[in-house]
Amino acid sequence: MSTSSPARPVTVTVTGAAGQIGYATVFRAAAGDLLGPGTPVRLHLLELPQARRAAEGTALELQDGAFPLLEGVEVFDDPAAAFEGASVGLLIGSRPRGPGMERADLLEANAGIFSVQGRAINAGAAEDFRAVVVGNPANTNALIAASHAPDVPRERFTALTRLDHHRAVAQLAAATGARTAEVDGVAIWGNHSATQYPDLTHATVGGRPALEVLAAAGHDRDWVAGTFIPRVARRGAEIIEVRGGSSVASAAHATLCHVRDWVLGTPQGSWTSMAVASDGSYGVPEELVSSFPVTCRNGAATVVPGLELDAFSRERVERSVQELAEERAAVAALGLLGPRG
Ligand SMILES: NC(=O)c1ccc[n+]([C@@H]2O[C@H](COP(=O)([O-])OP(=O)(O)OC[C@H]3O[C@@H](n4cnc5c(N)ncnc54)[C@H](O)[C@@H]3O)[C@@H](O)[C@H]2O)c1
Ligand SMILES: O=C(O)C[C@H](O)C(=O)O
Repeated sequence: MSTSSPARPVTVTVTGAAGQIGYATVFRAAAGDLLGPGTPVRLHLLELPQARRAAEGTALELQDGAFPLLEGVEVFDDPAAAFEGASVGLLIGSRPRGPGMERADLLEANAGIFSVQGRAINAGAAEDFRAVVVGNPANTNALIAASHAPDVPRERFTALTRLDHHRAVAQLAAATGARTAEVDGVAIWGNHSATQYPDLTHATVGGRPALEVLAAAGHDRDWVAGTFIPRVARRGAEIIEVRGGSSVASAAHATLCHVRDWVLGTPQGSWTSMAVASDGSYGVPEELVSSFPVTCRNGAATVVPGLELDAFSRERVERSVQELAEERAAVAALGLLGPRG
């Protein structure tokens, strides 16, 4: 019998817990896919009052999973109570876009949610609180939440571009006939939107430069610009069109990977993509939450320094960052930015 004391449970608040991504996330979080097999979790499920009953049903099912790592589940419709004592926030709850909608259409509809939650986090979350925003437009929603939580370091509010990263890895593997495990060094820059820049210029396939491997497979730089980049950047819309609804299980998987790597670290010698509060690297203004290649150590994400960006890459990054600046200006004009601005 082990004599070591059990690890302290971590409180994880999941917003939109009765929604599709929430439902696909919480069972895996309870099974250890979020914080690893050594960390017990206590789940706080936050929903709108009208969906509270459905979240209570999810809580019943979580109980029925008899997960050894699950220390408890509570259901809330009050953000202040739901974030009390939370160390991790999975900010999923918001309206998804439907066929024909662009993410910008969601800006006003969803922005209000994140100001309220930012204030609740500021008031009651644990000192080590960190959040990933999944609800779209994710980067700007993270910015809004951070602006309303001036006592929480801004780098603790991130947004999900790990799904885009996975999409880029998978498309590169498919185009070169490689396994996804052979792909490394892909990066997503900018906004989680159609302007994002999935960058292959530092990527490798089986240890060889990806652009060389692609060229050998008959795919030149025009293919990258004209086929690969739009395929990845518009994959969300493709899923909506083909499935009849936005991505769910792949988004849940990416959310779990994002937090797990952030907390437990990225593999040695490798990076991932996360939307983080800019530190000014690569000319991205500090007041924006933008996707970058990052490494994670000791619970902190650091933008990979010193990557060479060619003229094409610079133009693509700037275009997406410009969109982020426009989104920020739009929410500022709506009065949705908090005291941190
Ligand atoms: N960043 C990404 O890669 C990515 C990928 C896929 C989907 N998304 C986004 O994730 C979000 C959720 O998608 P979904 O498919 O789960 O949607 P869904 O409609 O199935 O679920 C959303 C849930 O959020 C709840 N909700 C709404 N406002 C809330 C609030 N203020 N507090 C708590 N809960 C609230 C709703 O009641 C609903 O149950 C959407 O905005 C979607 O666009 C992002
Ligand atoms: O594109 C969407 O609206 C859903 C999601 O952000 C996605 O990328 O699948």
